[in-house]
Amino acid sequence: MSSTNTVEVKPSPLGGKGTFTTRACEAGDVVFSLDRPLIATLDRARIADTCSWCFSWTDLPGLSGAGINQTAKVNWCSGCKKVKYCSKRCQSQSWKAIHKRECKELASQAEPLPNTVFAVIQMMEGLSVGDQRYSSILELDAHRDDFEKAGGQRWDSMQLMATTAMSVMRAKGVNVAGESATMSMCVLMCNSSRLVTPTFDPLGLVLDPAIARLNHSCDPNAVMVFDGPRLAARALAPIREGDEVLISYIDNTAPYGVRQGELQSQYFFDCKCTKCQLGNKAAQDAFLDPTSDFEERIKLIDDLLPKLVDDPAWPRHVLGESKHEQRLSALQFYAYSYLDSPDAARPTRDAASLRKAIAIIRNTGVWPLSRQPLPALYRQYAIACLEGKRYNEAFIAMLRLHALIDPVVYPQAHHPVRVVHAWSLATLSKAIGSDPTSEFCRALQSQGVDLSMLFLALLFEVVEQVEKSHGSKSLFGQTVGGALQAMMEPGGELDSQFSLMGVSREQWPKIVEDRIKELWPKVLAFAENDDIAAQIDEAVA
Ligand SMILES: C[S@@+](CC[C@H](N)C(=O)[O-])C[C@H]1O[C@@H](n2cnc3c(N)ncnc32)[C@H](O)[C@@H]1O
Repeated sequence: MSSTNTVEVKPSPLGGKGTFTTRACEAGDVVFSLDRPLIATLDRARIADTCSWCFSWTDLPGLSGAGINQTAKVNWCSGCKKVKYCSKRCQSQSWKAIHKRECKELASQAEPLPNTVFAVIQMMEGLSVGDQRYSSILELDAHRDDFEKAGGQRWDSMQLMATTAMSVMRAKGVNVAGESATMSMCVLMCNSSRLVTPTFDPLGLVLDPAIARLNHSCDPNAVMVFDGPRLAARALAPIREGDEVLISYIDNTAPYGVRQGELQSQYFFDCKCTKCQLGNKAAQDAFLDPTSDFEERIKLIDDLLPKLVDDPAWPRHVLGESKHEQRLSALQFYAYSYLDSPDAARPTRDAASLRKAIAIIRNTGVWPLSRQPLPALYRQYAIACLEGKRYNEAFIAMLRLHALIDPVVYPQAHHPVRVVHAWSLATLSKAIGSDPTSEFCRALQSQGVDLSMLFLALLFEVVEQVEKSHGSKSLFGQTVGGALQAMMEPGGELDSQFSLMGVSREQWPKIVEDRIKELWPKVLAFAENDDIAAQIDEAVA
C-alpha cells in the first residue's frame, strides 16, 4: 500500500519501537498516510450496511452522518453473501486483494464471524502465503503473557476466538498451531485501532504494522483521521524534525485514573506523559468549588457510595481518601456508568436517561461542563435525541458542545473532532431553521439566535479548518466545500438573500463577517444560560 513517507521507525525512549518524523511538520500537516491498512474488518453490526472495501456507510444515524452525502447502496457478494460492496469496482479490488482467499470459507459459515476472528484469519492467511507485509506484524508487541496473567473473561474469549480462527484455517487445509493463533490474537488486541468514518463513527478495526508502531501519549501531537479506507496521521501541533509522533489510544480527555486504568488493562503500560505526570492535578481533572448547599445536592450520590467500592471499576475512579474526594469519586463512577463504550455505534441509553444523568451531575454544582464524562454524555445524548427525532434537544446539546465544551477539551481549532461537531451543529441548524415559523425557531430568534446565520457562521468555520482537520480533497472536505459553494453560487441561498437586499458580491465578506460577530455573543449567552435553554426545550418538547 502506498504511504506518505515523512517518518521512520526506530527504537523509542518509551519502550519498543516508535515512529519519528524525518521533517518538521506544521499543525494540520499529514505526518503519515496509508491508502489502506493491511487488515481492515467491519464490525458485525456494519456488515449489512457498509461497503467492505471502501467503507461507505449507507445507514448513518443522525449526528454522526450529518451532512455526509452517502447515497451508495450496498449489495451482497453473490458467492458468500457475507460481505457487501457498493460497486463492481470495490468488489473486484477486494477480490484481488483478499476476498478470493476467503469467499468460499465465509460462504460455509452460518453466521458472520466476529471482526476480531476475521482479522486473525486474514493475518494467518497472509502469513501462510508468505506475504512479507504480514510477517512484520509478528514483530509487534503481543503482551501474550500479560493477557494470560490478567486472565478472566477476556482471556477466555480471546482463546475461543483464536480457536475459531484456527478451525477455519484448518478447514481450508492450512495447519495452524494453537499457540500461533493465540499470539496472532494477542497482537491484534494491543496493536489494532478502530476503523471509523470521517465523522468518527465506529465501523470496525484495522491493523497495519505502520500504524501499530505509533506510541501513545495522553497529550498527543497527532491524530488519526479516516477518509474511507485512507488513513492519515495529522499533526495537532507543530512537530520538530526527529520528534516522535504520538497519538492517543484512548479518550485522552478523560480523567487521569480512567486513562491509566484503560492503558494498563488493554496495553499494559503506565503512561508517563506530561499530562499524566500531573496526575489528578491536571486542569482537565479539576472540579469547581462546592457551594454551601453541596451536602444537600450530593445526597443521591452519598446513598450510592457504599455499593460502589466493591465494583471492579471503582479503583480507576478513586480521587482520594477524604470524604469530599470519595463523594467526587462516586459521582465520577456514576457518570461513567451512563456512558457507552466508544465502540458503540448507537447509544444504548435512551435520551431521557442520559438527560437525567447529565442533570444530576450538573446539579451538584461542582462538575465543570468540560470535565469528562460530561462532554461525552452530551454527545451521546445529542445522538440519542437525533435517533428519536428530538431535533431541538439535540441542537441545544450540540450547541453546548461546540460553543462551551470543545474549545476547552480540544484547544486546537482544527482538531478533527471539534470540526466534525461544528459541522453536525451546522447541519442541525440548517434542518431546524428550514421552518422559521416553528415555535423553537421563534424562541431562538427572540434571543437573537438566527439559525440561517448560525449555519453560515459554522459553515465558514468548518471550511476554514477543514484543510488542516481532514484535507479539503477528502470526502468530508468536499462535502463541506460543496455546501459553501451551493450557498454562494448564483441562485444559492446567500446569493438570493443579498440580491434581494441589493448587496454586491464585493460587499458580501464584510457583511457576513459583521453579522457573525454580532451573532456569536448571543449564541454564547444562549448556550450558557441553562434557564433559557431549558425553558425553551421544555416548552417545545
Ligand atoms: C501499538 S504498540 C506501539 C508500538 C510498540 N512500541 C512496538 O514496539 O511495537 C503498543 C504498545 O507499545 C507500548 N507503548 C505505547 N505507548 C507507550 C508509552 N507511552 N509508554 C510506554 N509504552 C508504550 C506498550 O507496550 C503498548 O502495548
